[in-house]
Amino acid sequence: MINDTPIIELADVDQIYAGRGTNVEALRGFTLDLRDGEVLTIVGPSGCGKSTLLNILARLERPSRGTLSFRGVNADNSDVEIGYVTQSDTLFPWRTLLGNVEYPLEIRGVSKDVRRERAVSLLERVGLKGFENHLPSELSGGMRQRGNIVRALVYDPDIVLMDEPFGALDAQTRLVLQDQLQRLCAEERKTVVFITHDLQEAIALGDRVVVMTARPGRIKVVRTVGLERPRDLNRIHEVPRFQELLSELLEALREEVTLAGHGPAGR
Ligand SMILES: Nc1ncnc2c1ncn2[C@@H]1O[C@H](COP(=O)(O)OP(=O)(O)OP(=O)(O)O)[C@@H](O)[C@H]1O
Repeated sequence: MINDTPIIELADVDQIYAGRGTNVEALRGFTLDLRDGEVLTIVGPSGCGKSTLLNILARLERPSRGTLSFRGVNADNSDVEIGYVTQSDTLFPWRTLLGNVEYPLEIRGVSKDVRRERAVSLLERVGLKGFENHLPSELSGGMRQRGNIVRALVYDPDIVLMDEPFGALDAQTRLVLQDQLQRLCAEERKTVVFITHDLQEAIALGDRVVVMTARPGRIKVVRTVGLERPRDLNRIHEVPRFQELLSELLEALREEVTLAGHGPAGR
């Protein structure tokens, strides 16, 4: 029997932060379902509540109102495992790359042989074979970010949250990592929520793309990309569906960026 229960269900979520004198309304009435294995990408103006949304999904914050469920179970009682990758470098500087990637398995009590095999295999799949014993300081930014990604996948989480993971990388490195990520997530059938400032990246990687409004963040537009994954990221810009979505969503994003008072979106 096919299980139709969404893996993630956000229903009418508000997030309000109490400030000095005034409250900050970060999210308003945010409702969203994700299916198992789906890659959802999210773009929106700066400060519209994207990281807030991920923090709620990661259960680092509780929403002020509304509910979050995983596979039909309230998030408070759910045992889903969640991996979280941020833009900043979070590898432990005193551990080797392999030691970093093994760490989540180590704290879960996985035996040394099993964790080593899994970590080595993942590192190899993102082109880091031969760098296992390097310290983070001996690796490039792109290598470190690959390390962060495989560390988030090593314990086989049900859901992977990514907050602008490639934001700090140069265009060429970014393309390589986007490709490795899409292959890895397809092979491991991961459900992914991926935040980016780059609309082209959002369309290239997502099954669905959400454009958020200026704060308080709501869903302005959600579109199904409708292209098979994994995709040829070198050529996706030539695909008519990509171009069509890009022009529609760019317009939607520009409106919100202008409302947020940050000038027109560049791309
Ligand atoms: N812990 C907090 N306490 C008070 N205000 C907060 C807190 N976290 C976020 N905010 C505010 O909520 C709003 C949304 O912030 P958030 O970081 O989620 O936006 P964002 O879309 O991720 O921004 P960016 O794209 O610039 O990273 C902002 O106005 C921010 O100042």
